[in-house]
Amino acid sequence: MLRLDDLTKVYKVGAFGGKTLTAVGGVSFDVAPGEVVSLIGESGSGKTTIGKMILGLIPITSGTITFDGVPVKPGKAYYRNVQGVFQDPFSSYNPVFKADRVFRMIREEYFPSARDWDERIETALSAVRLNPGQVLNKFPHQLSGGQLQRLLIARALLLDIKLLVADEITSMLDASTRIDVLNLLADLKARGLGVLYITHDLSLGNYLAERTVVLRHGSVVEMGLTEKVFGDPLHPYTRQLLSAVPRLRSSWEEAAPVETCLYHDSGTTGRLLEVEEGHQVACAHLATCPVTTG
Ligand SMILES: Nc1ncnc2c1ncn2[C@@H]1O[C@H](COP(=O)(O)OP(=O)(O)OP(=O)(O)O)[C@@H](O)[C@H]1O
Repeated sequence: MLRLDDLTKVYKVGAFGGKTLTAVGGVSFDVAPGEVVSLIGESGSGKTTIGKMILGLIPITSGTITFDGVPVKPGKAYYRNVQGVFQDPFSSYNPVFKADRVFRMIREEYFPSARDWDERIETALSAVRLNPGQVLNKFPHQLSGGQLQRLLIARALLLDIKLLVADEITSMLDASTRIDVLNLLADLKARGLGVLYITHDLSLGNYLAERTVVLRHGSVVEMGLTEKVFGDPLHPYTRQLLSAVPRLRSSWEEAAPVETCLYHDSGTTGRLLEVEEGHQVACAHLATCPVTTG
């Protein structure tokens, strides 16, 4: 369904844009229908930049994104299939207007003459387990973060989308609402929705995703079936991420120092090495690796 090939994003930075920063470098992975792929990595690793490129919110520097085999062209037809929901539900609403105004744009753009509009809204709201009486005709401040986030997912569902880019959508929610939204995503996945679940929280990625992509400094360091990446992490960075989770008191470096890379001297060519079926790992020393820098 969605495929990223050698996707790269270079930002212009510095006072006059004279310097460059490679936020995403040569990233390739795919998301199939009904599959949740989690994209994990620490802050600044390039996760949101990838989400924005998929959603056509920023231009790609190089590489390609295809949807159902066709290069992505942001526009009405694409957004009918692919939508995004972001971290802060409050910022997606204008506090002056009622929250259900977010549905109006979808109606004007895609269903101007729909006679069954109210029914469609009810179906979308019930899919996200919202009671119309509790959320329609309310201002954003009268709704909880979880309700606002669900409204945004319902808005995406009105289009009967195939792929949802969910960027840190639970990070501003309390623990019980977070589980509710995760279970909702699991339901939607069971109905065939593909989800790119962007998070820096490993436990959430583990909970939901069939496959996991670990990003570091804009490059994929490990990816594969979630049970393999979490159960048998091979890249030192993945191990560092995983071992840091339960040890809140230890510093990041203490958690698990980056060690010698098993693949550094392997002599195998290619950026990611397939170590077993569905499990790929990069060299730990990407910048200097004779394998990955050719
Ligand atoms: N518009 C921009 N111009 C210049 N640099 C940017 C821009 N947007 C992001 N960056 C930089 O690109 C890198 C990746 O940022 P990005 O927001 O994609 O990371 P992230 O993994 O999503 O982080 P977080 O988890 O904190 O949201 C960072 O170094 C960031 O400072």
